[in-house]
Amino acid sequence: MAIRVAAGIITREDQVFIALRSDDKHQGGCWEFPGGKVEEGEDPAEALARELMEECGITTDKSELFKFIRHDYIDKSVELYFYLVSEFSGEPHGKEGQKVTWVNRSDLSTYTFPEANVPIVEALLKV
Ligand SMILES: Nc1nc2c([nH]c(=O)n2[C@@H]2O[C@H](COP(=O)(O)OP(=O)(O)OP(=O)(O)O)[C@@H](O)[C@H]2O)c(=O)[nH]1
Ligand SMILES: [Mg+2]
Repeated sequence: MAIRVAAGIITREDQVFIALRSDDKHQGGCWEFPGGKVEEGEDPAEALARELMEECGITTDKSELFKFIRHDYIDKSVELYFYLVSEFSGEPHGKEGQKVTWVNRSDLSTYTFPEANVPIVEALLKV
């Protein structure tokens, strides 16, 4: 069974906010768009808002679904709902101690993301 995940592409002007997955996590050492598993009784947009508050300390004010991607890793299958987050309150930070950074869209390809994110990064380079 695939796990459902909501992730936020937090944008401000030409920059995107990304976080480093710690080594002990699935796809550890890769950069990610902050987010996490959709819990029972939640829809992906609710999960997104909850996760962005938990992991980055922001309130999501405006988000729209950007892409849905299903990906089979060797060890698990994921269904990822990637949202563009264009308006938010608060200053995103690594609330759980994770390393974070703002990166220019055009520099996204220099960061290593999980395999499932490849089409997302490609699409963001074109926007
Ligand atoms: N958050 C996030 N997860 C991603 C991305 N790309 C991707 O393949 N994933 C995968 O989706 C799953 C998301 O899980 P997560 O570890 O963020 O979930 P979570 O925040 O609920 O964490 P927890 O299990 O530590 O409570 C992981 O298997 C992760 O490897 C991404 O861009 N962002
Ligand atoms: Mg997470």
